[in-house]
Amino acid sequence: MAQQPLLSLPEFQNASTGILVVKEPLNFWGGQRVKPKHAKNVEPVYQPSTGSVLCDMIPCVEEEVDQAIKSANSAYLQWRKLSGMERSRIMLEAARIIRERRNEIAKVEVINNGKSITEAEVDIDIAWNCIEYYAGIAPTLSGQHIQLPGGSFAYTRREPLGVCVGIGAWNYPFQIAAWKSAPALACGNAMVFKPSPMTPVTAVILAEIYKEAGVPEGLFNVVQGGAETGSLLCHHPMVAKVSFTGSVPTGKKVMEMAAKGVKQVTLELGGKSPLIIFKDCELENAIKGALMANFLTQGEVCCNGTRVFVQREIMPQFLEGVVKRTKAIAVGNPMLRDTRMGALISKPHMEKVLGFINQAKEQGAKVLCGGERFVPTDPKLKGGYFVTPCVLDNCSDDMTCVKEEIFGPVMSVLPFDTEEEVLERANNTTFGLASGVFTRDIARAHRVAENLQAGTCYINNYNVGPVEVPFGGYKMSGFGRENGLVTIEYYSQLKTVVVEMGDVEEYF
Ligand SMILES: NC(=O)c1ccc[n+]([C@@H]2O[C@H](COP(=O)([O-])OP(=O)(O)OC[C@H]3O[C@@H](n4cnc5c(N)ncnc54)[C@H](O)[C@@H]3O)[C@@H](O)[C@H]2O)c1
Ligand SMILES: C[N+](C)(C)CCCC=O
Repeated sequence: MAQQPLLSLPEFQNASTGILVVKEPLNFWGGQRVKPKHAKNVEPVYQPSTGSVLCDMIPCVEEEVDQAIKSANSAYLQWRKLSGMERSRIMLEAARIIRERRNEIAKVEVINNGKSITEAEVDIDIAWNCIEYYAGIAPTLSGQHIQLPGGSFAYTRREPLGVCVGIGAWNYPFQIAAWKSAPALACGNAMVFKPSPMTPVTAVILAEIYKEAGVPEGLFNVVQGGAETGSLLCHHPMVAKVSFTGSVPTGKKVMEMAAKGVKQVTLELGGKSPLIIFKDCELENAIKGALMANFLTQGEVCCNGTRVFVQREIMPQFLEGVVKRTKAIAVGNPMLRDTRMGALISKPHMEKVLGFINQAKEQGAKVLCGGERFVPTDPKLKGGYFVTPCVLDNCSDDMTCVKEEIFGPVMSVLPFDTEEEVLERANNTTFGLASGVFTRDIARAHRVAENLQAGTCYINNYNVGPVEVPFGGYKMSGFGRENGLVTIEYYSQLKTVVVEMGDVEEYF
């Protein structure tokens, strides 16, 4: 019997109330949802805003990973033969379906991740934009013709890599799946995607949508699991590439595993990015920018500008404005349109974030606002993992809160005096994902952008993410890029064909 799409099932119709229990299988290969073979190492998946159980995460074992990869490989053999125009049409249809179902998918994302509905809707918009963008590029992929002596010539073919693996983090579950699959599919590859074990639900919706749009069965597959399933994927001999989003320690392991099979790797890792605010900035914009740099998705954003360097002369006005706006952030039920900050991903993560704040206090930082567990009055949300957004003053570069990625709603503010000094301090980190500068001095803005060691520098804004623009890290924040034209390089390879038009020269 044909399966109903996940979103049309009765339990999903309750999603708008924030109450959902998912019982359907969350694996997907061979063009359908697949029931787990074993029920070993089952982990509960929580709804961050209520603390209740959303579903079970049942990790795929070796045999299942193998089935998913073989399914991907057979789809790849068909998909790679299609013209760019044919691939593009199917991808455009997938983007259209996502756009049509945007509100429902966003609700499920809210329930599984805890972020506010307004943000989740933007995430889904970015996802379909990304698929649309790479659908537009698919027909343009081409090689080069190179004239050689005597009428001979060579040409290059831009070919796919084969079966690519995507491994995702929990902060942007649907968007990460789209950022990885869209360029992969545009180039003619197939993908096996493993979402984070904490956010297993929406990737399978993407798989259903690709199928509905007309991709060959097996082209985009989902396997559930954690480290063990992830390492089975990285070691599998039929896998050509691994694109990983997650922490630095896991990224290193992924790189090591991929190295054994000489597989290509993209690593999108963590950060501790600097945001530099000069005294000549437009202050209200800088304050709004600092909030954008710290409090989207409860601060669980890899590229957040969590080290906010403020030129000493404007520190009092900056702090006054930033605290006023931070205190006004509506924390609570993420399903409500007015909410601007939802719940952190899990209880242990919430405790870790609160631990960082306590440690900051012990090390001499001053909490200007927030930094506490928040319990909403709605009884349904009493078990949720809410933390009020926190601004830390009196920080210094050697404090843990300034050096380590907290991945929560915690902004550390640091004074500086000169451009030279702040650049040296801003770059004094092993990370290099993003950075930002607020100034009205155009020459200074570009000079600072040139000298910051980071994959992105925002001038007079922060955390905007158009899909046309490459995104990725310097230093230990990773390598390779997502989004933008350049990502085609990371999902394709060049074949050179050399054509002799005359006779083979006699040499032996
Ligand atoms: N640069 C980016 O684009 C970006 C985006 C989002 C998140 N992040 C980073 O991700 C981190 C938070 O995400 P997280 O807690 O899910 O990270 P994580 O490293 O714990 O897990 C990421 C993924 O790797 C999988 N995994 C864990 N061990 C593995 C192993 N041995 N082999 C293969 N896969 C394995 C996990 O199951 C998960 O799917 C933060 O550091 C954040 O900065 C980076
Ligand atoms: C906020 N952006 C710019 C969309 C980036 C999200 C990806 C990182 O966690």
